[in-house]
Amino acid sequence: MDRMEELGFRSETDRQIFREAAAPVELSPFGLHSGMFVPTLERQGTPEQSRKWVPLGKSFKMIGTYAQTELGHGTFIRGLETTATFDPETQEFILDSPTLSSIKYWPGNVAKTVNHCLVMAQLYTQGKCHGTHLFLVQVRNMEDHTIMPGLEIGDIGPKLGFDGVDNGFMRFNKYRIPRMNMLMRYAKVLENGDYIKPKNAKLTYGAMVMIRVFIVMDAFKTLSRAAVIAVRYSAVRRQSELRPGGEEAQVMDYQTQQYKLFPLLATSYAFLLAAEGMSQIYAKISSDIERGNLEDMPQLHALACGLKAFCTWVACEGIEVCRMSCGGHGYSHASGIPKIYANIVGACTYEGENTVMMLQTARYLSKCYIRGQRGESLPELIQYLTTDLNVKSTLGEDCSFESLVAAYSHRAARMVAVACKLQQTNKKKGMAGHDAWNKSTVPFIAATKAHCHLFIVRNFVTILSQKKIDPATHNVLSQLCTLYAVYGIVENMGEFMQDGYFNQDQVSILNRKVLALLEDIRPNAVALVDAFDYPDHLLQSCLGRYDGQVYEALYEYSKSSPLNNTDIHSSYYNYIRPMMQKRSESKNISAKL
Ligand SMILES: CCCCCCCCCCCCCCCCCCC/C=C/C(=O)SCCNC(=O)CCNC(=O)[C@H](O)C(C)(C)COP(=O)(O)OP(=O)(O)OC[C@H]1O[C@@H](n2cnc3c(N)ncnc32)[C@H](O)[C@@H]1OP(=O)(O)O
Ligand SMILES: Cc1cc2nc3c(=O)[nH]c(=O)nc-3n(C[C@H](O)[C@H](O)[C@H](O)COP(=O)(O)OP(=O)(O)OC[C@H]3O[C@@H](n4cnc5c(N)ncnc54)[C@H](O)[C@@H]3O)c2cc1C
Repeated sequence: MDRMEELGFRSETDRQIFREAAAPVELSPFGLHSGMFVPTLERQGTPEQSRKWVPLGKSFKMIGTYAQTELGHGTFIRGLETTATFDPETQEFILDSPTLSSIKYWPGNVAKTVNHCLVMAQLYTQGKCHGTHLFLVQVRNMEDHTIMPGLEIGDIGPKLGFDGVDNGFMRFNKYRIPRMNMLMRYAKVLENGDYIKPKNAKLTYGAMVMIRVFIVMDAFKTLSRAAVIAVRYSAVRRQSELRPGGEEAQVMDYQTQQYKLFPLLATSYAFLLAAEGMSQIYAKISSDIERGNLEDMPQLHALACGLKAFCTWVACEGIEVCRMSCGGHGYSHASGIPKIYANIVGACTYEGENTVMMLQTARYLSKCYIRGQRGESLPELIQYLTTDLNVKSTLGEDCSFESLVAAYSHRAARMVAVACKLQQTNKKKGMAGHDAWNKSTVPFIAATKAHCHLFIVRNFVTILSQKKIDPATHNVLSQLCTLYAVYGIVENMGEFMQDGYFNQDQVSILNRKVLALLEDIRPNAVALVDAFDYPDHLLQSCLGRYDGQVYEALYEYSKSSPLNNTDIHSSYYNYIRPMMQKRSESKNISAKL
C-alpha cells in the first residue's frame, strides 16, 4: 500500500498490476478488499456513506470482503437465509444465522484477514421481508483483531487452489449493527422502519456484475501466461527425430504441437481484446446506471454473465492443454502452470457458477429472439438474431473476415432459434413456463456459447479494421484473428454445418486454411508470446524463462526441494529400516523351519 503511494500509482488498474507483480502466483489476501469491498462501498453506498467509508477502505484502516454465499446457498441469492431485522427502538439491524445452512461459507479472507464484511442478508422491517440487501458489518475488534462478540468465524479448510485467500465461515447470533450500516444508495430503511424500494431490485447485485467483467480479463491473463510458458518451452525442448537420422526436432515443429498451442495463442489475443471491449461496455453502462438510466442493465448483465462463463471455461481447458504440451515437466510445479490452473479454475464457479451464468444470458437471448420475431428493434450486439437463415456462406479460399463473421452470426442465430423453438414447442405441448424453459436449457447453453463466440470473433475483427496498426503487425494479428475464427469453425463444424451453411468445398478450404495458418504463425510464435512482456518473476516458471535456460533452472529448482535437505530422510529410520529388519528376521525364522 505504502509502496504504491511512494510509486505514485493512482489508477486502480495500475495498482492492480502492481499487486499482481508483487504477489505473482498467490492471490493477495487483499484482492477482495480492493476488487470488491471498496468498489461496492463506492457504488452501493449513499454519497455520505461513501465519503465516510471509502477513505477508510482505501487507506486499509478498514479491511473488508464480500460475504454473500452460505452453506446452503450460493447461486440462488433469493434463497439466502441470513436475516437483518430492523429494530426501530434502537435504530439497529439484528443480523442472525437462523439455521445451519444459513452460516456464511466461502467468503474470501473472512477467516483471519478482514475486520469488516459486506454481508448480503434478507432485510426484514415492520414484519415484512424485502429481499436481499447489503450491510456493512464489523467482524473483528479494530484494536486487537479479536472476533466481535456474537460472531463465530473460522477457516473452511484446504482447497484445490486459491491458497493466498483465507476463505472462511461466519455465523451471526443476534448481532446488532447501526441502521446506517445498510448500503442505502438504491434502497432505504427510514428511522420509523419504512422501506423505500430501489428502482430495480437487481441493483444490489451490481458488485457481482463488476467482478464478472474483471474475471474476463483474468481469463486472458491466466491463459496467456500458460501459453507463454508452453510456447517458449516448445521452442527449447527437442525431442525425437522429425527427419530420420537428423537432429532431434524442436517440439514446436510438430504440426500437432502447433495445433495444440497456436490456437491458444490466438485465443489469448482474442480474449485480451474481448476483455478490453467488455470493460468499455461496462464503464459506459455502469455510469448510465449510476445516473439512474437502467435501460441497458439487462444487456450488461447478459454480456458479463456470458463472457465470464465462456472465457473462464475456455481458459481453463486451454491451460490444461498448455500443461500437457510440456510433457512431464509441465506436471511439475517448476513449470508454473499447475498454480496458474489451480488459481483460475475456481472462476468457473465463483462470481456465478458458469452454467447458471450462461442460462442468465440465454434467458436474455430468448426474450430478444421473441422481440426480433415481432420486428422490434434489438440492441446492436443482438441484431444478428434476425439474420436470414436461408442464406448460405460465400466463404472463399481467402477466408475473409466478412465471411467468417457471417458464419459465426449464422451459427449463433440458428442455434438460438432452435432453442427458442424447442421452448415454444414445450409450451404448446402444455408444459408450464418453467418446465418449458428447463427442458430447453441444454440447447440454450450451446446457443449461448455460440453467442459469446460470435462476440469475441466480431470484436477481434472490428478492432483490426478500426485501429491504426503498422502493416507488418496488422498482418500477424490478422493471421491470429483468422486462426481463432477458422479453428473455432473446424472444432465446432457440426454446429456450422447442421443446415448446410457451408458446402463440402468450403469445409475443405477451412480444413486446409487452419493448417496453413499454423505454418504462417510458426516464425512469429515466440515473438508473439514475448509481446505479452511477462517478466520471469511473474511467470515463476523454469520452462517459460525468457533466457530459455530450462534444464539449468529445473536442476537448481529440484536441488532446492526441501526433501533434499538431508541425504537420508527420517522415514528410513522410522519405517523402512524397521520393515527391512522385520523381513530379514522372518526370513531367518523360515530358513530355520
Ligand atoms: C474497470 C477496470 C477497473 C480495473 C481495476 C481493477 C480493480 C481490482 C480488480 C480485482 C480483480 C478481481 C478478479 C477476480 C477476483 C475474484 C475472487 C473471487 C471472489 C468471489 C466472490 C464471490 O463468489 S461473491 C458471490 C457470487 N455469487 C453469485 O454470483 C451468485 C450468482 N447468482 C445470481 O447472480 C442470481 O442468483 C441469479 C442471477 C442467478 C438469479 O437471480 P434471481 O433469482 O434474483 O433473478 P432471476 O433469475 O429470477 O431473474 C430476475 C430478473 O433479474 C435479472 N437479473 C438477475 N441478476 C441481475 C444482475 N446482476 N443485473 C441485472 N439484472 C439481473 C434477470 O436477468 C431477470 O431479468 P428478466 O428481465 O426478468 O429476465
Ligand atoms: C474459490 C472460491 C472463492 C469464493 N469466494 C467467495 C466470496 O468471496 N464471497 C462469497 O460470497 N462467495 C464466494 N464463493 C462462493 C461462490 O460464489 C459460490 O460457490 C458460487 O456462486 C456457486 O454457488 P454454489 O456453490 O451454490 O453452487 P450450486 O449452485 O450449488 O452449483 C451446483 C450445481 O448446481 C447447478 N445449478 C444451480 N442452480 C442452477 C439452475 N438454476 N439451473 C441449472 N443448474 C443449476 C450448477 O450449474 C452446478 O452444476 C467462492 C467460491 C469459490 C470456489
